[in-house]
Amino acid sequence: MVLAAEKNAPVGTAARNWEHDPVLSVEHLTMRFGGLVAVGDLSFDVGRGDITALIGPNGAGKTTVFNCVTGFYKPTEGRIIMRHGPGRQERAVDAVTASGLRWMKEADSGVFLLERMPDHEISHKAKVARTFQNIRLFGGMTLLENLLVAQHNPLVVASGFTFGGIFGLPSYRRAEQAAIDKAVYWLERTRLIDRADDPASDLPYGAQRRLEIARAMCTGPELLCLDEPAAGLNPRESAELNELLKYICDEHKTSVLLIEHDMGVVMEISDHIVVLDYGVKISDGDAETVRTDPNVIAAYLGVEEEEEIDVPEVLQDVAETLGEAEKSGSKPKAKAASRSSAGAGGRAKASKPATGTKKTKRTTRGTGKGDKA
Ligand SMILES: Nc1ncnc2c1ncn2[C@@H]1O[C@H](COP(=O)(O)OP(=O)(O)OP(=O)(O)O)[C@@H](O)[C@H]1O
Repeated sequence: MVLAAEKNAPVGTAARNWEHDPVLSVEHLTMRFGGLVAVGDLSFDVGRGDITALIGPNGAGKTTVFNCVTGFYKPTEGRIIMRHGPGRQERAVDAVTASGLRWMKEADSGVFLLERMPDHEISHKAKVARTFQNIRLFGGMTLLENLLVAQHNPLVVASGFTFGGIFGLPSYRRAEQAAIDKAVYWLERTRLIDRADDPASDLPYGAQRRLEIARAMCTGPELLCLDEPAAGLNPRESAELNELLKYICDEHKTSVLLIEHDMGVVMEISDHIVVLDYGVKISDGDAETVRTDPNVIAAYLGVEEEEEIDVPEVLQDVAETLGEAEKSGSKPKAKAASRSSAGAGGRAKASKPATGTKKTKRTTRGTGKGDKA
């Protein structure tokens, strides 16, 4: 097996695809929701053929970045460049930027400015596919139908936008068979072929996650964005997911950008990790660089922030709350509990070790989150 760090490495150097061959570049991205800066002046690259992980504590801005990349949000500021074909293609990028166009395509290459494009063009033209933190399948449709719906665009074109399909023209029948073949291929790859005719909602959770990935792959993406693909999976399912993602990268040359809290998954499969905290990049590099970065450790443990609370103060709050509750004969309310859970971060899944530190961080982020994609 090819080690992640060796993949595509020029002889004698470590592989850093994101530096010399980025499929995606996020440049000075800012996303504001009213007064809240969810992402502030963020820049990073995603290497072609790499698995890149976007990590950070809860509320760090990861999903907001995904929503900007996939067109669910229009960024307040910044440029998001998607590239087909090798290299940075700087002249093409400058030309599209200056022209006011959304994209420019040549034979095997293309440059797409995603912040200018509506979401359907981002998936169809720029070939960026995504899955969601909350699974979004068509529950009443079979697995096969879910994968055919994902191939709606080529089928509509092949049908001549209606009549070819109605009259069953040979070109449409060929396109339809190709769509079925592709769906069957991905059902096999995701080990779901035996359930092809079952409704998607009948699948167990882990299988639904695989079906989402299969559906995204049916669109033939250059970049696959996965929002917490390992959430809710057991260790065996997580290991299978790792294999599937490596397969997608190695065999299909699809680049993967994933948000993930499961550090086992992230550290094992990622070529490149970008760490956010409070919408700002705090670390960027390979797994070893990030794992040992003091900024990352501090962010995950919730220390060294501008606003801190003393543990004795929290304990006093607890004592007061319990005292009040005893007097009134009621159950203690969550006043102190909520404070202390905020202090524990309320943020990352990475467990906070029981340290003897005197201070603990208070999470002060806005909570006015709207519907989360
Ligand atoms: N549509 C929205 N309207 C207002 N605020 C929002 C919106 N979407 C996100 N936010 C805020 O932006 C910040 C970043 O949220 P985001 O969901 O991007 O973080 P995250 O890193 O993905 O968190 P998690 O790991 O919990 O999914 C949070 O403070 C959140 O409340």
